[in-house]
Amino acid sequence: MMITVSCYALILFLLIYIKLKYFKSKFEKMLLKLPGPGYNVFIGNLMRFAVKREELYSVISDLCNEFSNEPVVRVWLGKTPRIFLTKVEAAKVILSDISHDVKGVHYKLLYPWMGDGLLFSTGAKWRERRRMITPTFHFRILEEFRGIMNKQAAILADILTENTNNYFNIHPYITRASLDIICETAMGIQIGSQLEKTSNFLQAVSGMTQCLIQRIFNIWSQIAILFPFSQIARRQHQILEVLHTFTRKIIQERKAELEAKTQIGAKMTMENEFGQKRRLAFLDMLLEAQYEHGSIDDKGIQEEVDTFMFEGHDTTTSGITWTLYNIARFPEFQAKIHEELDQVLGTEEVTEISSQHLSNLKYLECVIKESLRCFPAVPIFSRKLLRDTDICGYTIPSGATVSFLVERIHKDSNHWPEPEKFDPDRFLPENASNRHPYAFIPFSAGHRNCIGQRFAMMELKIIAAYILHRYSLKTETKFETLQPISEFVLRPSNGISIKIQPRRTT
Ligand code: HEM
Repeated sequence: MMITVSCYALILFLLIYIKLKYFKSKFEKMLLKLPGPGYNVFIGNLMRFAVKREELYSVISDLCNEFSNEPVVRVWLGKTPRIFLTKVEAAKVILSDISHDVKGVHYKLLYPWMGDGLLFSTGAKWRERRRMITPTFHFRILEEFRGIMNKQAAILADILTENTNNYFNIHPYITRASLDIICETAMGIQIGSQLEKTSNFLQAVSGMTQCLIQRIFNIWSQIAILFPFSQIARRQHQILEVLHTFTRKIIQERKAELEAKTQIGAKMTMENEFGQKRRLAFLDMLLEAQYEHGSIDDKGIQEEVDTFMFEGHDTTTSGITWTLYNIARFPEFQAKIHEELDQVLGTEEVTEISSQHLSNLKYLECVIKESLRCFPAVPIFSRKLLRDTDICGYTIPSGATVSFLVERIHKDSNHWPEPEKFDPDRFLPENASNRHPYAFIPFSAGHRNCIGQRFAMMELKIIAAYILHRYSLKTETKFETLQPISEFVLRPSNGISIKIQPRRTT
Protein backbone atom coordinates (compact mmCIF):
# COMPACT_ATOMS: atom_id res chain seq x y z
CA MET A 1 0.00 0.00 0.00
CA MET A 2 2.72 2.46 1.10
CA ILE A 3 4.74 1.62 -1.99
CA THR A 4 1.75 2.26 -4.30
CA VAL A 5 1.08 5.68 -2.69
CA SER A 6 4.77 6.57 -2.97
CA CYS A 7 4.75 5.57 -6.65
CA TYR A 8 1.71 7.76 -7.35
CA ALA A 9 3.32 10.66 -5.49
CA LEU A 10 6.53 10.24 -7.46
CA ILE A 11 4.65 10.11 -10.78
CA LEU A 12 2.65 13.21 -9.82
CA PHE A 13 5.85 15.02 -8.86
CA LEU A 14 7.46 14.05 -12.18
CA LEU A 15 4.43 15.20 -14.17
CA ILE A 16 4.42 18.58 -12.39
CA TYR A 17 8.16 18.88 -12.93
CA ILE A 18 7.84 18.12 -16.66
CA LYS A 19 4.96 20.60 -16.98
CA LEU A 20 6.90 23.36 -15.20
CA LYS A 21 10.16 22.67 -17.00
CA TYR A 22 9.03 22.00 -20.57
CA PHE A 23 5.53 23.40 -21.07
CA LYS A 24 5.97 27.11 -20.52
CA SER A 25 3.37 29.79 -21.16
CA LYS A 26 4.09 32.57 -23.65
CA PHE A 27 4.57 34.86 -20.63
CA GLU A 28 7.28 32.61 -19.16
CA LYS A 29 8.99 32.12 -22.52
CA MET A 30 9.29 35.89 -22.95
CA LEU A 31 10.71 36.24 -19.44
CA LEU A 32 13.28 33.53 -20.09
CA LYS A 33 14.83 35.72 -22.78
CA LEU A 34 15.72 38.35 -20.16
CA PRO A 35 19.08 38.36 -18.40
CA GLY A 36 18.89 36.73 -14.97
CA PRO A 37 20.27 33.93 -12.81
CA GLY A 38 19.36 30.25 -13.26
CA TYR A 39 16.43 29.14 -11.09
CA ASN A 40 14.57 26.17 -9.66
CA VAL A 41 11.27 25.39 -11.44
CA PHE A 42 9.41 25.05 -8.12
CA ILE A 43 10.74 27.90 -5.99
CA GLY A 44 12.48 30.13 -8.52
CA ASN A 45 15.33 32.10 -6.92
CA LEU A 46 13.83 32.20 -3.43
CA MET A 47 16.78 30.27 -1.95
CA ARG A 48 19.04 33.23 -2.79
CA PHE A 49 16.81 35.40 -0.65
CA ALA A 50 16.68 32.98 2.28
CA VAL A 51 19.03 35.21 4.29
CA LYS A 52 18.75 37.44 7.36
CA ARG A 53 16.67 40.59 6.80
CA GLU A 54 19.76 42.82 7.06
CA GLU A 55 21.42 40.88 4.20
CA LEU A 56 18.51 41.08 1.77
CA TYR A 57 19.31 44.44 0.21
CA SER A 58 22.90 43.46 -0.52
CA VAL A 59 21.74 40.13 -2.01
CA ILE A 60 19.58 42.09 -4.48
CA SER A 61 22.45 44.50 -5.24
CA ASP A 62 24.96 41.65 -5.69
CA LEU A 63 22.55 39.87 -7.99
CA CYS A 64 22.24 42.94 -10.20
CA ASN A 65 26.01 43.41 -10.12
CA GLU A 66 26.37 39.95 -11.71
CA PHE A 67 24.55 41.46 -14.71
CA SER A 68 26.06 44.92 -14.36
CA ASN A 69 26.00 45.72 -18.08
CA GLU A 70 22.35 44.83 -18.44
CA PRO A 71 19.52 47.39 -18.08
CA VAL A 72 17.11 44.73 -16.76
CA VAL A 73 17.61 41.68 -14.51
CA ARG A 74 14.94 39.00 -14.06
CA VAL A 75 14.47 36.94 -10.88
CA TRP A 76 11.73 34.54 -9.78
CA LEU A 77 10.20 34.94 -6.33
CA GLY A 78 8.58 31.50 -6.35
CA LYS A 79 6.35 31.57 -9.42
CA THR A 80 6.19 35.38 -9.42
CA PRO A 81 8.73 37.10 -11.69
CA ARG A 82 10.31 40.40 -10.72
CA ILE A 83 12.31 42.46 -13.23
CA PHE A 84 14.78 44.94 -11.78
CA LEU A 85 15.56 48.08 -13.80
CA THR A 86 19.12 49.20 -13.18
CA LYS A 87 19.93 51.80 -15.84
CA VAL A 88 18.79 55.36 -16.43
CA GLU A 89 17.44 54.68 -19.96
CA ALA A 90 15.37 51.73 -18.67
CA ALA A 91 13.83 53.94 -15.95
CA LYS A 92 12.95 56.58 -18.54
CA VAL A 93 10.94 54.14 -20.69
CA ILE A 94 8.48 53.51 -17.86
CA LEU A 95 8.47 56.77 -15.90
CA SER A 96 8.03 59.00 -18.94
CA ASP A 97 4.95 57.10 -20.14
CA ILE A 98 1.73 58.17 -18.43
CA SER A 99 0.06 54.83 -19.26
CA HIS A 100 2.39 52.87 -16.92
CA ASP A 101 0.70 53.98 -13.71
CA VAL A 102 -0.37 50.65 -12.18
CA LYS A 103 1.72 49.84 -9.13
CA GLY A 104 3.59 46.51 -8.83
CA VAL A 105 1.87 43.38 -7.52
CA HIS A 106 3.62 43.54 -4.15
CA TYR A 107 1.93 46.84 -3.29
CA LYS A 108 -1.22 44.74 -2.76
CA LEU A 109 0.32 43.61 0.51
CA LEU A 110 0.04 47.19 1.75
CA TYR A 111 -3.70 47.29 1.03
CA PRO A 112 -4.90 46.12 4.46
CA TRP A 113 -2.89 49.01 5.91
CA MET A 114 -3.42 51.95 3.53
CA GLY A 115 -6.36 50.85 1.41
CA ASP A 116 -6.62 52.38 -2.03
CA GLY A 117 -5.00 55.71 -1.07
CA LEU A 118 -3.01 58.03 -3.33
CA LEU A 119 0.02 55.74 -3.41
CA PHE A 120 -1.86 52.81 -5.02
CA SER A 121 -4.96 54.14 -6.73
CA THR A 122 -5.04 54.47 -10.52
CA GLY A 123 -7.11 56.03 -13.31
CA ALA A 124 -9.96 58.41 -12.46
CA LYS A 125 -9.77 57.85 -8.70
CA TRP A 126 -6.06 58.69 -8.60
CA ARG A 127 -6.51 61.77 -10.82
CA GLU A 128 -9.33 63.11 -8.67
CA ARG A 129 -7.48 62.53 -5.39
CA ARG A 130 -4.20 63.95 -6.71
CA ARG A 131 -6.06 67.08 -7.90
CA MET A 132 -7.74 67.36 -4.51
CA ILE A 133 -4.55 66.92 -2.43
CA THR A 134 -1.97 68.78 -4.55
CA PRO A 135 -3.01 72.28 -3.31
CA THR A 136 -2.25 71.18 0.26
CA PHE A 137 1.44 71.24 -0.73
CA HIS A 138 1.21 74.72 -2.28
CA PHE A 139 4.15 76.99 -1.40
CA ARG A 140 1.93 79.21 0.76
CA ILE A 141 1.05 76.22 2.92
CA LEU A 142 4.65 75.03 3.00
CA GLU A 143 5.53 78.50 4.26
CA GLU A 144 3.18 77.91 7.22
CA PHE A 145 4.71 74.47 7.78
CA ARG A 146 8.18 76.03 7.91
CA GLY A 147 7.33 77.50 11.32
CA ILE A 148 6.32 74.08 12.69
CA MET A 149 9.44 72.46 11.24
CA ASN A 150 11.58 75.15 12.90
CA LYS A 151 9.88 74.53 16.23
CA GLN A 152 10.30 70.73 16.09
CA ALA A 153 13.89 70.98 14.84
CA ALA A 154 14.73 73.28 17.77
CA ILE A 155 13.18 70.75 20.20
CA LEU A 156 15.27 68.01 18.58
CA ALA A 157 18.50 70.02 18.83
CA ASP A 158 17.75 70.70 22.52
CA ILE A 159 16.93 67.07 23.31
CA LEU A 160 20.12 65.84 21.64
CA THR A 161 22.13 67.79 24.24
CA GLU A 162 21.53 64.90 26.69
CA ASN A 163 23.89 62.79 24.57
CA THR A 164 26.71 65.33 24.23
CA ASN A 165 30.12 63.66 23.91
CA ASN A 166 28.73 60.08 23.93
CA TYR A 167 28.14 57.82 20.97
CA PHE A 168 24.40 57.09 20.60
CA ASN A 169 21.95 55.89 17.95
CA ILE A 170 20.45 59.01 16.37
CA HIS A 171 17.80 57.19 14.29
CA PRO A 172 15.02 57.01 16.97
CA TYR A 173 15.39 60.73 17.72
CA ILE A 174 14.95 61.61 14.05
CA THR A 175 11.97 59.25 13.73
CA ARG A 176 10.12 60.96 16.59
CA ALA A 177 10.88 64.45 15.22
CA SER A 178 9.58 63.47 11.76
CA LEU A 179 6.43 61.96 13.26
CA ASP A 180 5.73 65.13 15.26
CA ILE A 181 6.26 67.20 12.10
CA ILE A 182 3.86 65.25 9.87
CA CYS A 183 1.20 65.16 12.62
CA GLU A 184 1.36 68.88 13.33
CA THR A 185 1.69 70.06 9.70
CA ALA A 186 -0.50 67.78 7.59
CA MET A 187 -2.88 66.57 10.31
CA GLY A 188 -3.03 69.70 12.51
CA ILE A 189 -2.54 67.60 15.68
CA GLN A 190 0.28 67.85 18.23
CA ILE A 191 1.32 64.47 19.67
CA GLY A 192 4.59 65.42 21.41
CA SER A 193 6.37 62.11 20.76
CA GLN A 194 9.78 63.86 20.92
CA LEU A 195 9.18 64.82 24.53
CA GLU A 196 7.48 61.57 25.55
CA LYS A 197 10.13 59.45 23.80
CA THR A 198 7.82 56.52 23.11
CA SER A 199 5.26 55.81 20.44
CA ASN A 200 3.27 52.61 19.86
CA PHE A 201 2.62 53.87 16.36
CA LEU A 202 6.33 53.97 15.47
CA GLN A 203 6.92 50.45 16.79
CA ALA A 204 3.90 49.26 14.81
CA VAL A 205 5.18 50.87 11.57
CA SER A 206 8.50 49.10 11.93
CA GLY A 207 6.79 45.76 12.79
CA MET A 208 4.42 46.08 9.84
CA THR A 209 7.14 46.74 7.25
CA GLN A 210 9.07 43.71 8.59
CA CYS A 211 5.98 41.51 8.18
CA LEU A 212 5.46 42.70 4.62
CA ILE A 213 9.03 41.98 3.54
CA GLN A 214 8.85 38.52 5.11
CA ARG A 215 5.75 37.88 3.02
CA ILE A 216 7.51 38.82 -0.21
CA PHE A 217 10.57 36.66 0.33
CA ASN A 218 9.21 33.79 2.45
CA ILE A 219 8.23 30.71 0.46
CA TRP A 220 5.31 29.67 2.71
CA SER A 221 3.83 33.15 2.73
CA GLN A 222 3.60 32.98 -1.06
CA ILE A 223 0.89 30.34 -0.77
CA ALA A 224 -2.21 32.51 -0.39
CA ILE A 225 -4.45 29.87 1.21
CA LEU A 226 -1.90 29.09 3.95
CA PHE A 227 -1.12 32.71 4.80
CA PRO A 228 -4.15 33.46 7.05
CA PHE A 229 -3.06 30.60 9.36
CA SER A 230 0.55 31.77 9.64
CA GLN A 231 2.27 33.51 12.52
CA ILE A 232 3.00 36.52 10.29
CA ALA A 233 -0.74 36.92 9.59
CA ARG A 234 -1.54 36.95 13.31
CA ARG A 235 1.19 39.49 14.03
CA GLN A 236 0.10 41.65 11.11
CA HIS A 237 -3.49 41.64 12.38
CA GLN A 238 -2.43 42.93 15.82
CA ILE A 239 -0.16 45.60 14.32
CA LEU A 240 -2.87 46.86 11.96
CA GLU A 241 -5.12 47.39 14.94
CA VAL A 242 -2.50 49.70 16.52
CA LEU A 243 -1.89 51.61 13.27
CA HIS A 244 -5.55 52.17 12.49
CA THR A 245 -6.47 53.08 16.06
CA PHE A 246 -3.78 55.76 15.99
CA THR A 247 -4.90 57.33 12.70
CA ARG A 248 -8.62 57.04 13.58
CA LYS A 249 -7.90 58.99 16.76
CA ILE A 250 -6.09 61.70 14.79
CA ILE A 251 -9.07 62.11 12.44
CA GLN A 252 -11.58 62.18 15.29
CA GLU A 253 -9.58 64.72 17.31
CA ARG A 254 -9.14 67.05 14.35
CA LYS A 255 -12.81 66.72 13.41
CA ALA A 256 -13.81 67.61 16.98
CA GLU A 257 -11.45 70.63 17.04
CA LEU A 258 -12.78 71.96 13.74
CA GLU A 259 -16.40 71.36 14.70
CA ALA A 260 -15.85 73.27 17.92
CA LYS A 261 -14.34 76.19 15.98
CA THR A 262 -16.74 76.35 13.07
CA GLN A 263 -19.98 74.70 14.21
CA ILE A 264 -20.91 71.49 12.44
CA GLY A 265 -21.49 71.89 8.74
CA ALA A 266 -20.54 75.57 8.67
CA LYS A 267 -18.09 76.65 6.00
CA MET A 268 -14.63 75.70 7.22
CA THR A 269 -12.54 77.69 4.80
CA MET A 270 -11.15 80.61 6.72
CA GLU A 271 -9.84 83.88 5.41
CA ASN A 272 -6.43 85.31 6.13
CA GLU A 273 -5.79 88.82 7.42
CA PHE A 274 -6.04 90.21 3.86
CA GLY A 275 -9.47 88.68 3.30
CA GLN A 276 -8.06 86.11 0.84
CA LYS A 277 -9.32 82.51 0.99
CA ARG A 278 -6.88 80.68 3.24
CA ARG A 279 -5.55 77.40 1.87
CA LEU A 280 -6.27 74.39 4.06
CA ALA A 281 -3.69 71.86 5.18
CA PHE A 282 -4.06 68.18 4.24
CA LEU A 283 -6.51 66.75 6.79
CA ASP A 284 -8.55 69.96 7.08
CA MET A 285 -8.96 70.00 3.33
CA LEU A 286 -10.15 66.35 3.30
CA LEU A 287 -12.64 67.11 6.06
CA GLU A 288 -13.83 70.22 4.26
CA ALA A 289 -14.27 68.21 1.04
CA GLN A 290 -16.45 65.81 3.01
CA TYR A 291 -18.56 68.47 4.76
CA GLU A 292 -19.04 70.78 1.82
CA HIS A 293 -19.10 68.60 -1.29
CA GLY A 294 -19.35 65.03 0.03
CA SER A 295 -16.53 64.24 -2.41
CA ILE A 296 -14.76 61.89 -0.01
CA ASP A 297 -16.23 59.49 2.56
CA ASP A 298 -14.86 58.33 5.94
CA LYS A 299 -13.11 55.34 4.36
CA GLY A 300 -11.43 57.63 1.80
CA ILE A 301 -10.19 59.99 4.51
CA GLN A 302 -8.88 57.09 6.57
CA GLU A 303 -6.93 55.59 3.64
CA GLU A 304 -5.34 58.94 2.72
CA VAL A 305 -4.40 59.66 6.34
CA ASP A 306 -2.85 56.18 6.66
CA THR A 307 -0.92 56.75 3.42
CA PHE A 308 0.40 60.17 4.39
CA MET A 309 1.25 59.17 7.95
CA PHE A 310 3.57 56.47 6.59
CA GLU A 311 4.87 58.21 3.47
CA GLY A 312 5.25 61.49 5.32
CA HIS A 313 7.46 60.40 8.20
CA ASP A 314 9.38 57.18 7.53
CA THR A 315 10.83 58.46 4.26
CA THR A 316 12.04 61.77 5.69
CA THR A 317 13.48 59.96 8.73
CA SER A 318 15.53 57.83 6.38
CA GLY A 319 16.65 60.85 4.31
CA ILE A 320 17.75 62.84 7.38
CA THR A 321 19.47 59.90 9.11
CA TRP A 322 21.59 59.00 6.06
CA THR A 323 22.41 62.67 5.45
CA LEU A 324 23.68 63.11 9.03
CA TYR A 325 25.65 59.87 8.71
CA ASN A 326 27.41 61.08 5.56
CA ILE A 327 28.12 64.47 7.09
CA ALA A 328 29.64 62.76 10.14
CA ARG A 329 31.62 60.42 7.88
CA PHE A 330 33.27 63.15 5.81
CA PRO A 331 34.83 65.94 7.99
CA GLU A 332 35.82 67.92 4.88
CA PHE A 333 32.20 68.30 3.74
CA GLN A 334 31.09 68.96 7.31
CA ALA A 335 33.56 71.84 7.60
CA LYS A 336 32.09 73.41 4.43
CA ILE A 337 28.56 73.06 5.80
CA HIS A 338 29.58 74.67 9.10
CA GLU A 339 31.13 77.58 7.22
CA GLU A 340 28.01 78.05 5.10
CA LEU A 341 25.67 77.84 8.11
CA ASP A 342 27.66 80.46 10.04
CA GLN A 343 27.65 82.75 7.02
CA VAL A 344 23.93 82.40 6.33
CA LEU A 345 22.54 82.10 9.88
CA GLY A 346 25.23 83.93 11.87
CA THR A 347 26.99 82.49 14.88
CA GLU A 348 24.35 83.20 17.55
CA GLU A 349 21.77 80.54 18.45
CA VAL A 350 19.25 80.10 15.60
CA THR A 351 15.76 81.34 16.38
CA GLU A 352 14.23 80.83 12.95
CA ILE A 353 15.33 79.56 9.57
CA SER A 354 13.53 81.70 6.98
CA SER A 355 12.77 80.77 3.39
CA GLN A 356 15.58 83.15 2.34
CA HIS A 357 18.01 81.25 4.60
CA LEU A 358 16.83 77.99 3.06
CA SER A 359 17.56 79.10 -0.48
CA ASN A 360 21.00 80.33 0.60
CA LEU A 361 22.00 76.99 2.13
CA LYS A 362 23.17 75.75 -1.25
CA TYR A 363 26.03 73.49 -0.22
CA LEU A 364 23.90 71.75 2.43
CA GLU A 365 21.40 71.02 -0.34
CA CYS A 366 24.15 69.44 -2.47
CA VAL A 367 25.10 67.16 0.45
CA ILE A 368 21.47 66.15 1.03
CA LYS A 369 21.03 65.31 -2.66
CA GLU A 370 24.27 63.32 -2.81
CA SER A 371 23.09 61.43 0.25
CA LEU A 372 19.75 60.65 -1.44
CA ARG A 373 21.71 59.47 -4.49
CA CYS A 374 23.82 56.99 -2.52
CA PHE A 375 21.18 56.04 0.11
CA PRO A 376 17.79 56.54 -1.59
CA ALA A 377 15.13 56.71 1.14
CA VAL A 378 12.74 54.73 -1.09
CA PRO A 379 15.20 52.21 -2.55
CA ILE A 380 12.76 50.20 -4.69
CA PHE A 381 9.41 51.03 -6.27
CA SER A 382 7.50 49.14 -8.94
CA ARG A 383 5.00 49.17 -11.78
CA LYS A 384 2.89 46.42 -13.31
CA LEU A 385 2.96 46.49 -17.11
CA LEU A 386 -0.39 46.26 -18.85
CA ARG A 387 1.09 45.67 -22.30
CA ASP A 388 4.25 44.14 -23.76
CA THR A 389 6.90 46.84 -23.46
CA ASP A 390 10.29 47.24 -25.08
CA ILE A 391 12.93 48.29 -22.56
CA CYS A 392 16.37 48.91 -24.06
CA GLY A 393 16.02 46.06 -26.55
CA TYR A 394 14.29 43.54 -24.23
CA THR A 395 10.55 42.84 -24.49
CA ILE A 396 8.92 42.65 -21.07
CA PRO A 397 5.56 40.85 -21.24
CA SER A 398 2.27 42.38 -20.16
CA GLY A 399 1.48 41.39 -16.57
CA ALA A 400 5.08 41.48 -15.35
CA THR A 401 6.18 43.76 -12.50
CA VAL A 402 9.22 45.97 -13.11
CA SER A 403 11.06 47.38 -10.08
CA PHE A 404 13.27 50.46 -10.12
CA LEU A 405 16.44 49.67 -8.19
CA VAL A 406 17.07 53.31 -7.38
CA GLU A 407 20.61 53.04 -6.04
CA ARG A 408 21.76 51.12 -9.17
CA ILE A 409 20.13 53.76 -11.41
CA HIS A 410 21.84 56.48 -9.32
CA LYS A 411 25.14 54.69 -9.91
CA ASP A 412 24.77 54.10 -13.64
CA SER A 413 28.34 54.80 -14.75
CA ASN A 414 27.18 56.13 -18.14
CA HIS A 415 25.71 59.10 -16.29
CA TRP A 416 27.65 59.27 -13.02
CA PRO A 417 31.47 59.33 -13.22
CA GLU A 418 33.08 57.47 -10.27
CA PRO A 419 29.61 56.45 -9.10
CA GLU A 420 30.72 54.93 -5.77
CA LYS A 421 32.45 58.15 -4.66
CA PHE A 422 30.50 60.42 -2.29
CA ASP A 423 30.86 63.81 -3.96
CA PRO A 424 28.35 66.62 -3.22
CA ASP A 425 29.90 68.80 -5.97
CA ARG A 426 27.98 66.70 -8.51
CA PHE A 427 24.94 68.78 -7.55
CA LEU A 428 26.52 72.22 -8.02
CA PRO A 429 24.52 73.96 -10.77
CA GLU A 430 27.43 73.89 -13.24
CA ASN A 431 27.75 70.09 -12.86
CA ALA A 432 24.03 69.25 -12.72
CA SER A 433 22.57 71.37 -15.51
CA ASN A 434 23.08 68.84 -18.33
CA ARG A 435 22.17 65.75 -16.35
CA HIS A 436 19.70 63.25 -17.84
CA PRO A 437 16.24 63.97 -16.33
CA TYR A 438 15.85 60.35 -15.16
CA ALA A 439 19.37 59.94 -13.70
CA PHE A 440 18.38 61.22 -10.23
CA ILE A 441 15.03 59.83 -9.12
CA PRO A 442 14.88 59.63 -5.29
CA PHE A 443 11.35 61.04 -5.51
CA SER A 444 10.51 59.03 -8.64
CA ALA A 445 9.73 61.14 -11.73
CA GLY A 446 6.94 61.89 -14.17
CA HIS A 447 3.28 62.32 -13.33
CA ARG A 448 3.35 59.82 -10.40
CA ASN A 449 6.26 61.46 -8.68
CA CYS A 450 6.31 62.15 -4.93
CA ILE A 451 3.70 64.70 -3.98
CA GLY A 452 5.62 65.53 -0.77
CA GLN A 453 8.97 66.24 -2.44
CA ARG A 454 9.23 69.94 -1.54
CA PHE A 455 7.87 69.31 1.94
CA ALA A 456 10.54 66.61 2.39
CA MET A 457 13.44 68.74 1.12
CA MET A 458 12.40 71.58 3.43
CA GLU A 459 12.23 69.25 6.43
CA LEU A 460 15.58 67.62 5.65
CA LYS A 461 17.26 71.01 5.30
CA ILE A 462 15.76 72.56 8.43
CA ILE A 463 16.57 69.60 10.69
CA ALA A 464 20.11 69.20 9.32
CA ALA A 465 20.69 72.98 9.63
CA TYR A 466 19.57 73.12 13.31
CA ILE A 467 21.75 70.15 14.27
CA LEU A 468 24.82 71.21 12.29
CA HIS A 469 24.63 74.84 13.32
CA ARG A 470 24.83 73.77 16.93
CA TYR A 471 26.98 70.61 16.84
CA SER A 472 29.93 68.89 15.21
CA LEU A 473 29.26 65.26 14.34
CA LYS A 474 31.41 62.13 14.38
CA THR A 475 30.40 58.55 13.66
CA GLU A 476 31.83 55.20 14.64
CA THR A 477 29.53 53.31 12.24
CA LYS A 478 31.80 51.91 9.53
CA PHE A 479 30.58 52.13 5.95
CA GLU A 480 31.69 48.52 5.31
CA THR A 481 29.51 47.16 8.14
CA LEU A 482 26.39 49.20 7.42
CA GLN A 483 24.00 46.57 6.00
CA PRO A 484 21.11 48.90 5.10
CA ILE A 485 17.71 47.21 5.27
CA SER A 486 15.22 47.82 2.49
CA GLU A 487 11.79 47.64 4.13
CA PHE A 488 9.95 50.01 1.78
CA VAL A 489 12.30 52.69 3.13
CA LEU A 490 16.06 52.25 3.53
CA ARG A 491 16.96 51.90 7.22
CA PRO A 492 20.30 51.35 8.91
CA SER A 493 20.10 47.80 10.36
CA ASN A 494 21.84 48.66 13.64
CA GLY A 495 21.11 52.36 13.73
CA ILE A 496 23.71 55.07 13.16
CA SER A 497 26.11 55.71 15.99
CA ILE A 498 26.84 59.44 16.24
CA LYS A 499 28.77 61.59 18.71
CA ILE A 500 27.78 65.26 18.94
CA GLN A 501 29.94 68.04 20.34
CA PRO A 502 28.71 71.63 20.81
CA ARG A 503 30.49 73.98 18.39
CA ARG A 504 30.30 76.99 20.66
CA THR A 505 30.57 77.52 24.37
CA THR A 506 27.53 79.34 25.74
C1 HEM B 1 12.95 61.95 1.58
C2 HEM B 1 11.63 61.85 1.57
C3 HEM B 1 10.81 61.16 0.52
C4 HEM B 1 11.18 60.33 -0.50
C5 HEM B 1 12.60 59.87 -0.87
C6 HEM B 1 9.98 59.95 -1.22
C7 HEM B 1 9.97 59.14 -2.34
C8 HEM B 1 8.83 58.79 -3.04
C9 HEM B 1 8.81 57.93 -4.19
C10 HEM B 1 10.02 57.26 -4.81
C11 HEM B 1 7.52 57.85 -4.60
C12 HEM B 1 7.00 57.01 -5.77
C13 HEM B 1 6.56 55.67 -5.23
C14 HEM B 1 5.95 54.78 -6.26
O1 HEM B 1 5.87 55.10 -7.43
O2 HEM B 1 5.52 53.70 -5.86
C15 HEM B 1 6.72 58.63 -3.71
C16 HEM B 1 5.35 58.78 -3.81
C17 HEM B 1 4.60 59.42 -2.86
N1 HEM B 1 5.05 60.13 -1.79
FE1 HEM B 1 6.98 60.44 -1.26
N2 HEM B 1 8.91 60.54 -0.62
C18 HEM B 1 9.37 61.30 0.43
C19 HEM B 1 8.59 62.08 1.28
C20 HEM B 1 7.23 62.19 1.23
C21 HEM B 1 6.44 63.02 2.10
C22 HEM B 1 7.02 63.94 3.18
C23 HEM B 1 5.13 62.81 1.77
C24 HEM B 1 3.89 63.42 2.34
C25 HEM B 1 3.87 64.39 3.20
C26 HEM B 1 5.11 61.86 0.67
C27 HEM B 1 3.97 61.37 0.06
C28 HEM B 1 3.97 60.58 -1.08
C29 HEM B 1 2.75 60.12 -1.73
C30 HEM B 1 1.34 60.36 -1.25
C31 HEM B 1 3.15 59.41 -2.86
C32 HEM B 1 2.24 58.79 -3.92
C33 HEM B 1 2.04 59.85 -4.99
C34 HEM B 1 1.18 59.40 -6.17
O3 HEM B 1 1.28 58.24 -6.59
O4 HEM B 1 0.45 60.26 -6.68
N3 HEM B 1 6.40 61.51 0.37
N4 HEM B 1 7.54 59.21 -2.76
